[in-house]
Amino acid sequence: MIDFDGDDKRQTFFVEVILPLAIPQTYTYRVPADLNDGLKIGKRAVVQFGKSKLYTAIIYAISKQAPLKYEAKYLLDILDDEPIVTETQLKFWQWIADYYLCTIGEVMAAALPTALKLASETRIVLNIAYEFDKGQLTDKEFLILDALEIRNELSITEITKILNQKAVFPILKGLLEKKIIYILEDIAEKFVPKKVATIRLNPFYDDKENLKQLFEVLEKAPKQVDALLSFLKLKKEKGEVKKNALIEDSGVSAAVIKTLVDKEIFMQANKVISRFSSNEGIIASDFILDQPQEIALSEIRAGFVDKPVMLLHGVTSSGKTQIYIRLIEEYLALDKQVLYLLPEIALTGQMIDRLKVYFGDKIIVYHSKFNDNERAEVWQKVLKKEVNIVLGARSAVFLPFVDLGFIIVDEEHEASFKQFEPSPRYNARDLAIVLGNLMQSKVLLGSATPSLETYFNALAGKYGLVKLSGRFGGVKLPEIEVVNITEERSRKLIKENFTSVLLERLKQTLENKEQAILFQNRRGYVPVLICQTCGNTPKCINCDVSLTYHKASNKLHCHYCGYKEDNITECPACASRHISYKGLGTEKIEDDLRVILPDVKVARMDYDTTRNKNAHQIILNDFEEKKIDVLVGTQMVAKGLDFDNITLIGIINADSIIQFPDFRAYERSFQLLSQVAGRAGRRTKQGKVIIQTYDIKHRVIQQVVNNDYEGMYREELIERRQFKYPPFYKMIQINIKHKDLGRLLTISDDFAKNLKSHLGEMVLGPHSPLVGRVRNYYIQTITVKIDHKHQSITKIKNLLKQQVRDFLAHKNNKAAYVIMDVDPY
Ligand SMILES: Nc1ncnc2c1ncn2[C@@H]1O[C@H](COP(=O)(O)OP(=O)(O)OP(=O)(O)O)[C@@H](O)[C@H]1O
Ligand SMILES: [Zn+2]
Repeated sequence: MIDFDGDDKRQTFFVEVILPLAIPQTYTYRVPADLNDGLKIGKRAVVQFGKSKLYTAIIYAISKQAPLKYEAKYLLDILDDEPIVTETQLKFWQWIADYYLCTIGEVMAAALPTALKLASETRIVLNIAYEFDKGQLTDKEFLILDALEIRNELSITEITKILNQKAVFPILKGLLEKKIIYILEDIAEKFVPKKVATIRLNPFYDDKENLKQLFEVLEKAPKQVDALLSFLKLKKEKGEVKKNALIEDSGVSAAVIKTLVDKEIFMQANKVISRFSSNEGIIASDFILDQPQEIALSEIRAGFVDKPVMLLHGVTSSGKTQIYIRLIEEYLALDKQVLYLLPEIALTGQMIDRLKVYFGDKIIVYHSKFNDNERAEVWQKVLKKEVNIVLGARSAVFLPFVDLGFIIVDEEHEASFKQFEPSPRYNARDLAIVLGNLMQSKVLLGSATPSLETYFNALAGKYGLVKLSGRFGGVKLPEIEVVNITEERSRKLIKENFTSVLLERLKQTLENKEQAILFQNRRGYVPVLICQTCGNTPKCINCDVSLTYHKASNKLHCHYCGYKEDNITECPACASRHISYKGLGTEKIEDDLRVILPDVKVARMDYDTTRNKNAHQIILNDFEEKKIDVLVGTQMVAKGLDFDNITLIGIINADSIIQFPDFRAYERSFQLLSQVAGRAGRRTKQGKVIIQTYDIKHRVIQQVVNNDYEGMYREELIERRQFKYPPFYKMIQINIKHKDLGRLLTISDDFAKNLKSHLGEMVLGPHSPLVGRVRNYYIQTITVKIDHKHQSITKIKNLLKQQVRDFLAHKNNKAAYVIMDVDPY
């Protein structure tokens, strides 16, 4: 902090600021004397950068020293009364930039909600839902709103022109805070709470006489009478009547109900409900941990005395969540903040309902699909400590906690904690540990199938380790049966892709009125079309991948860039009409099942069926309400689902997961198969899992069957050491992209040669990745493997940064892109 005593007020100050851009360094601006008083690290300053663009930047440092190499411009304004970023966060950002080889500006861009980092290009819209008194607005605010009413949306540059002044940010900040305007985002999918239709009787008929007359009037419409009788019955039994329940109980159609609504006899309302409104599946707040949970809890507590990070390795459905709840309560009692990270946005919806029962308004959700004003609001609440618990997906690690006591990383092994695009390419689990370290908070990693790295660290004593080896309530882990596809095929027992074993079991499950999940890790109908005459396969025009046939659209889709074209009946290369299909997607399984078991209610959950708002929730809801018997899906069905009526899991083809060409394939397959299997038989009955495969003896399959995590861990570790992979070696991947393949090959070769001259054998490549061209850019990958016990990572990273900078500065490489990915996974 600066000492403003004496003459300081008239002194000249300079601030070093972070701009939300991928520029390599911070910039220094000169502070107009009248803003000296407001200077503080972590506040936003409005600055001009480049020719005419305005940005909000974060003040990173304050000094009396003018920059040496350039003349500092004046900063234009300071936006905040109090810092919106803490000094600990700034340290955290710097750490991320150094570790992940990106700029601190990129970290800022990822961390701050858009509403807090206004820039010239930011687009503003009017909040139509907001009613305000125009008389209360200033002239300038009025001008902006007037223009917005005509134009719908405006960029900040346009607003600058309308007001004919540069200083518009403070005005916009005020309007944003008053929720009169919004930031326009391109995220189409917003978080919307789940609603359910309820029916009430027009209060007019509360009067007995009126009701009696109503029945007389309706005499000629027996269905309407049925609906009315049913309504009265349900009302008496349940208090509140849901439209669905009414339709089911009365046996009338939705049209009949609509008629009654139109006649103003019934009144329909859409009520916002939580997913578990029935309280089914939620245990009361005074729940008691069973003995194994109790022991695990005290081991975690004891572990935290001298270990900041603990791993809770508990089998699926062992009751890890209830242990988290107990621990959260303890940190709340100490008035600390808690961060609860989940790997997927879709899971936050389910978990929040579960946690609200215990924590009510003390808990809040945060993730990137929230609208931006809401995110900015959560930011402020966390900063002011108005909220104690945040449940969020990976971006929640960036929130400005002030007094963080405890972090939970649930399903810590999940690959979705890693951000791939854009930079910073961070892993939120790893960042949680760094943040915990900076804030002196305890970190609990939880998983039924920990990542190899985490388990390695736990066994090495770096993290504490606590185990829960049985399911809650003594329910047995599901029984896993492996079925040999080859054998069933030779005995002609297979129908489409269902072995007789799976079909038999499926029928039995349905007879028992229980539910099943069928898992296949590819979407679409069939992934590959091959011409039997010439061997040609339709490929994407932008990417080096074959197109997947989707029956619903009758088109061929690219899963990398979204390109679509009409399905073919003859080969575009040789005009042959003999096209054969290879591979198998979720869409086909759903289709086949409908043919084989026509009465069964099937639904599908994959990327294609969950693109719309709330689609994910709606499917899960229907499944929970037993409107669906069988759910077919990709990995989306593997995660976190906790339903009591699922007794059968079918894995259609395990080989397609195991054969994936990646050093993590076995680890990932073990995790995925165990997690999918873990959805079965969670509450009372033991579940059954059927794995179909060509390779019944495969070691991963055997390890899954025997629930042998340790075995998988030991064998994998041997290979990782031998072939120089994590956790023994650190990996940094350098992807070079160019539209011209010839150029790319030359320049990436040169780049690698240069690197090798410094780092020798550590450098591998260049080579083409699995998909060598995406969206018209060819890609070459160079991998650096670092023996971090014996080599300085910092030195190597600095060298890489320098090499990339030199490379990009070269005139021949102007059209190339270089992406560095640390811990690429
Ligand atoms: N102490 C308890 N009292 C009552 N019910 C409990 C208790 N602990 C767990 N359960 C119930 O057991 C089931 C499994 O618990 P939970 O979902 O916490 O398991 P988990 O270990 O997180 O599983 P997964 O790793 O598969 O997500 C849940 O339905 C939960 O409500
Ligand atoms: Zn494509």
